[in-house]
Amino acid sequence: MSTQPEIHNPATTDGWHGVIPSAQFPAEKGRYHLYIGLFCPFAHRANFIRHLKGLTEFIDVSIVKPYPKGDEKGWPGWCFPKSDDEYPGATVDHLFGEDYLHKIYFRADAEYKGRYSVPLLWDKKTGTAESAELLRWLPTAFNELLPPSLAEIDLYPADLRAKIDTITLWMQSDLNIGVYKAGFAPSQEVYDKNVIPVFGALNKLEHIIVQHGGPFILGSTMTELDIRLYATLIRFDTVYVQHFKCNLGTIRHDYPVLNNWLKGMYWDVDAARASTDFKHIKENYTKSHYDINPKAITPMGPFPDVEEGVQRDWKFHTNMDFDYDLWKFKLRDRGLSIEYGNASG
Ligand SMILES: N[C@@H](CCC(=O)N[C@@H](CS)C(=O)NCC(=O)O)C(=O)O
Repeated sequence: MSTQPEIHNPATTDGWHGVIPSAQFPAEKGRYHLYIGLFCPFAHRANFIRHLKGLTEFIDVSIVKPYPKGDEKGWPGWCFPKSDDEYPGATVDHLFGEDYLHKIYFRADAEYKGRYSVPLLWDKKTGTAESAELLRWLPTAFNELLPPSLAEIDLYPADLRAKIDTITLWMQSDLNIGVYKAGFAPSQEVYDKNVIPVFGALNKLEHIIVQHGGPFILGSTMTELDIRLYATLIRFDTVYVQHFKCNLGTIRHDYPVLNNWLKGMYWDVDAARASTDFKHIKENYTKSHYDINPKAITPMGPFPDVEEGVQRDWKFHTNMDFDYDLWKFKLRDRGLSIEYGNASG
């Protein structure tokens, strides 16, 4: 019997659990193809890493259109443009010339029962697809083929792992997914319950960045936390505030530290800017969520998408007498009882 772990259980909703590099999936230039949407924060994580680690030469991409997403029920999901000129930044399916993304899932498993989501990594040699969390292993997957300057970029350094794991737990549930829980809430009660932890998590992060002295969340080293947070916060003022009704505050007006962190990521980290497309982001949410925004009108603002003027002297922030309680009071003034999130850490 094979000792290989199950890659994907056919005819199920199960994703693919392979990891590069491994015996089955070695690191090879040109072997893997990444399907993404520039709008999606989860695909954004993978594309950010692709740029940061110089993997654009190793993994080519096809990029779905931000909208429409299938019919009014979203079926059958994301599609490719007919030509690379149809929607700037979106591409045809470079591998198979398919019209819809779900057809790629069915190429891997004709009985596939799961979601048709981006990101999706395709292995050209085995004809297998991958749709699980890439963030943990993609940053190191091709290290053996990279020059030292890129191989040594370590987003999950041993001395910071405990902190990264603790923060990831509540940040993912309260903020990265939290905005979706608030935005897709089917009732007032569900919305009320879910919007509070979003701001609890922002409050905690505001404090954590000050404690560690910037410019990254845990100090001088960029970690995978910065990539997780970037993919969410670059969409926050632009989309989540109005479209997902996460409007207890904005990053630019209520979170000076997070705003400076965000500006630093956008203007100083090439991979962040190169992987960000505001047109795709804004038009996807506002033109593909038919139930939330039936007229599909995309708001013009905010302007600018991200502010300029990074304060690179972080002493400016760390010397600020940070009033932790201020954040509590601000929200209490609005009749809300909110501490620093509803999770540990
Ligand atoms: N398993 C994926 C899920 C990513 C995901 O939820 N992508 C959304 C776009 S932001 C999607 O493609 N949804 C399509 C669908 O579920 O029909 C991950 O976390 O990497």
